[in-house]
Amino acid sequence: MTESIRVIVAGPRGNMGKEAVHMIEREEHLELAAVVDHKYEGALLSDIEGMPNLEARVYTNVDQCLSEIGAEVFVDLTTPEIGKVHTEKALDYGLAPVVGTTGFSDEDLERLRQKAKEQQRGVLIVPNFAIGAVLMMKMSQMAAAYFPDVEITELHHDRKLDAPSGTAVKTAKLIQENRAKKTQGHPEEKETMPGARGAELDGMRIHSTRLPGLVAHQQVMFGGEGQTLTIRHDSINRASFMPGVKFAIEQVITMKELVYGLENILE
Ligand SMILES: NC(=O)C1=CN([C@@H]2O[C@H](COP(=O)(O)OP(=O)(O)OC[C@H]3O[C@@H](n4cnc5c(N)ncnc54)[C@H](OP(=O)(O)O)[C@@H]3O)[C@@H](O)[C@H]2O)C=CC1
Ligand SMILES: O=C(O)C1=N[C@H](C(=O)O)C[C@H](O)C1
Repeated sequence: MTESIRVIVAGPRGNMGKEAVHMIEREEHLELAAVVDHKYEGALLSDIEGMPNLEARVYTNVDQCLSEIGAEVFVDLTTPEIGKVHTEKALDYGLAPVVGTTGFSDEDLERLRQKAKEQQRGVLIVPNFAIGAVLMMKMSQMAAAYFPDVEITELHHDRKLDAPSGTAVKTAKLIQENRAKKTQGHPEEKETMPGARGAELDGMRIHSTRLPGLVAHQQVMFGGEGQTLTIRHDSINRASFMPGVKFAIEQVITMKELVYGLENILE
């Protein structure tokens, strides 16, 4: 019998964290070793309402958790500021991080890439765990070779901290690899209200919508002579992300470097 993979989850009471600890509970080859939260110090996960009946201890001090608990993988589902600190610390203690938290800068990614390289340790930074979203990004990248005019619109629930979303940033970067550089719209266009044309990367535009009732959605719209092409993905619940979280946990322990985006490890 193969040994189970021991996992620490940071942010277990959040929308994603809750879904992740339930997924780990269901999977026989995964074991929840502990959780990191900023509340409920010393409690067991099972003591907290809505959490699975698991005896994983809650730590509010990440260093204490990482030094006391033997685990292979650290899954971060918190906030951009906290997620960065957790990921570096997880690497310092020899764990392989799976980072679902979005809002990391290019500098953050580069610093983590360097650290992973030095330690020959796997790190998976995954802006979107949903397979449909990964395909939407790859298809958009493919279309960009033929349609340099593109506008990305991401739509999320109004509790989201970062804008644009990690998925939109990743999509723009993938498109950038295939798209001829071009400033879109009328060369003399003027915003009569600041921000009307959205964020800008290499002349393409990214728009962020925040509304209660939404979960996670993105539309990539291309325009050409006499035609448009729209590629859209909708996550209607957080269960959509869980096969990707499970896959990432299984894969990261076999890796020796930082990988940004699930598309790089899908067969
Ligand atoms: N990669 C992907 O596919 C996806 C990524 N995300 C990303 O994952 C992250 C979490 O999203 P979501 O679950 O919706 O957000 P939530 O706000 O629901 O969850 C975040 C959790 O982190 C907790 N938290 C805050 N500070 C700390 C800390 N210091 N230590 C431990 N836990 C802490 C919060 O607690 P409290 O509420 O008490 O402050 C909360 O329970 C976001 O960055 C989001 O963009 C989301 C969906 C999919
Ligand atoms: O905050 C969210 O909810 C989501 N965040 C990720 C992102 O920023 O792209 C992934 C998904 O869109 C849900």
